[in-house]
Amino acid sequence: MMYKVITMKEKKKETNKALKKAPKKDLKKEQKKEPTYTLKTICSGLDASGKGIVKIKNDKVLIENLLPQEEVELEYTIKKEPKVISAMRLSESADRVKPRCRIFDRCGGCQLQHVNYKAQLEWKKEKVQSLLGRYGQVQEILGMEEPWAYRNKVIATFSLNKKGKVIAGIYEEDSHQVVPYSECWIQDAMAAKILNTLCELMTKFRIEPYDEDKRTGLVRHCLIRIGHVSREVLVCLVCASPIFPARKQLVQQLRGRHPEITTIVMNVNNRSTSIVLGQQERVLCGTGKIQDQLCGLRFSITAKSFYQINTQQTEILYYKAMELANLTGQERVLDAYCGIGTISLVAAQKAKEVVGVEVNPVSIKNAIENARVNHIRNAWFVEADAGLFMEQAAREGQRYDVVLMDPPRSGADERFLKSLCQLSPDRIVYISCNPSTQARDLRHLTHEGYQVEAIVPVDLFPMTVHVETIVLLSKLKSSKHMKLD
Ligand SMILES: C[S@@+](CC[C@H](N)C(=O)[O-])C[C@H]1O[C@@H](n2cnc3c(N)ncnc32)[C@H](O)[C@@H]1O
Repeated sequence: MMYKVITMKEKKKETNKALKKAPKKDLKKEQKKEPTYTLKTICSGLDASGKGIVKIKNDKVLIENLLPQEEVELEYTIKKEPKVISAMRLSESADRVKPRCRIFDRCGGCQLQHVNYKAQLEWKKEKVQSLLGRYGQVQEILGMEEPWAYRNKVIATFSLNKKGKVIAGIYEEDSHQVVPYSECWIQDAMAAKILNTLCELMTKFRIEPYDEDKRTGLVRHCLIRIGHVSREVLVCLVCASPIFPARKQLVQQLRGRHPEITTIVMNVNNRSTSIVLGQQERVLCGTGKIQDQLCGLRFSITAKSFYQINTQQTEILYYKAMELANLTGQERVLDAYCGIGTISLVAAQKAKEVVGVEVNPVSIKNAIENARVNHIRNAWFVEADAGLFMEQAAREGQRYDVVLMDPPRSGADERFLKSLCQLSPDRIVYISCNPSTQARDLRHLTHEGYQVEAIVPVDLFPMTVHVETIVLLSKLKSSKHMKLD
């Protein structure tokens, strides 16, 4: 159960509001139902989602916006388990800062914006230490000097305000209520400017936002990608129908107001789903893709392709991964879950040959083009499920000296891990955005003849609870899995 903490001043305000809203009879009824208790207690830490942990008797209770060492007064009822009615913060942690964002409380995107950045980094390092520490000492986390405005990809949703004007924002947690914003501190500032213009134009041309509950309207989302170095911009309008009245005028005026927009794409998604993009796509202007530079290479990016959202930190992540991979120019390297081939092409400059494997056909197409544009001739890309690919490679007795792997949050599957151990590369560089599934996969690899040599967290997502981790594993010399070649 999760509750929100408030200060004494806020409590008075909220109580007054509640009293105004609820008929007094109901409040009394509610109070009669259950005896309430109060407890002053200290927050012992943050859970994985950034909420403060307190204990009522032996039950763990999560309180939003409460930090470790802060004292809180809880009012609660208890039947089978404690139910907190109110939580009032009595003291303030030295790590607490005033969030820059005005909608921090409602948005939910930046779970740690009320924590100073140094403490955020320490917390993330400890999180990695608690999950992966049994395999070795966790190195210093690589953070950002200026941890703001880093997101190169933005997804907004639309709604109408009381005056009938289109607003852009994000869904409030667990609801279809759009929380509007006109600025976002972690996004590239250009995105909010484009969204503001888009809202104006949608209002002007009477283009209706899609209503998820009523299933009416047209525009569901807008996805914006901005080249961190190139400053090229891709705008993707996700619509519930392919019929888009006033499309031409909208595109023309949006581009007129934002000449930095390189391409505009319309994506059709008429399914009842939380997945943003549908299958069907139509380029309304430009080429449907933008270019950006990463680690000195050029990459083509489309609406659908995977591209790390923090370009600056991705360079730090990739360079660290390369340092750990220790390539000499002689190695045959496999880049599993390669996306648009970013790590593969960086590695190709230091290896004899690189094979990239990826399940998304659009990303594979991008990866092949990226190799061509960068004149890299020792990288090949295969569209396949990484587990199936590995199984076949193991069956055929293929040899890879180094395997780089960067799976989605769910981690690698058993088929992949089993075949990886059969392939028996000298080194594995495992990059992950989810240390929990990484810990699970490391258990498998360390049981099957690998040892962890280094664990390096990288902060790709400042202000949020997320952390990226690189783990280097090497094959144990005495391993029964060692290949005799
Ligand atoms: C975390 S991203 C990493 C991409 C890339 N390494 C990068 O840094 O940009 C994970 C990638 O794995 C791909 N993927 C997911 N499941 C897969 C599977 N079963 N087999 C192959 N690729 C998969 C996704 O499409 C995505 O591009």
